Amino acid sequence: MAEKILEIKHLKKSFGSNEVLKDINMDIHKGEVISIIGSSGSGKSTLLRSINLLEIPTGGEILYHGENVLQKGYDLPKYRTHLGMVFQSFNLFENLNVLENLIVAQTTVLKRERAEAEKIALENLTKVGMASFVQARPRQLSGGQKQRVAIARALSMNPEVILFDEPTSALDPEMVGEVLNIMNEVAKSGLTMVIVTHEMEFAREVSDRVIFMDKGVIAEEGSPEQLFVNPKEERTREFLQRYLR
Ligand SMILES: Nc1ncnc2c1ncn2[C@@H]1O[C@H](COP(=O)(O)OP(=O)(O)OP(=O)(O)O)[C@@H](O)[C@H]1O
Repeated sequence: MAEKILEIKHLKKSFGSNEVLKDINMDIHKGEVISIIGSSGSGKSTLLRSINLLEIPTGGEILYHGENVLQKGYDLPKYRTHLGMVFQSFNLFENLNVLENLIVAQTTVLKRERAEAEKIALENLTKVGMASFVQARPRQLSGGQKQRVAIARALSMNPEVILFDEPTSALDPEMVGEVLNIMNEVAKSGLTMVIVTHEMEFAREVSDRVIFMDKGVIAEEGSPEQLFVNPKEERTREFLQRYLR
């Protein structure tokens, strides 16, 4: 098995008295593509947001290359630069054109020279088929195009892992395919990916491992074949019956 990038141990997250993550244990290995599926409200987004510390966990540990990022004095801004994030709602800067959307964090956070940042931005926009839109503002783009730009932006930071939080849920159905195709390409390039999705077919095709969350715990995990073809437990079967299209 490849080296572990992240080890999540007994992770907990509550919002007031609402315990959303109860005891999450998972490892993320280099090059792995992990899909997280589960019903609405089961805590999938909270798990992703806790992994990159957009939410601060209320308990447990997150080890990044063996070091607990929740310990006092750990360099959190640096840690976050190693984890890319693609959101359901794109989160592009509306007042910047496409090129600038890809450049700003490279020059400010990674301190890259402008020329280098521009070169990397163009390479990644080419990968997602958006190189001819450098001057466009986000509002001029379709949802699928915006999400492709958001993926290119995440790639431009050379993250070790990209976290995708329901990247196709806000898209019109005809645009889902173009985004999933790009994600498939990214997966094939060997990047480590964790994907919260309701796209079962996609999860089955691209994932090395699928995690099924239910009410704040990992109810089942395994290879797509185990989970989708030969579900071991009644609740997995029930879940898939509800969600498989
Ligand atoms: N910032 C927050 N403040 C308070 N409660 C929150 C916050 N974020 C999430 N929650 C609560 O945590 C629970 C799990 O939400 P979460 O978004 O993680 O679920 P999910 O599995 O991703 O659902 P969906 O598939 O609908 O996106 C919900 O009850 C939600 O109301």
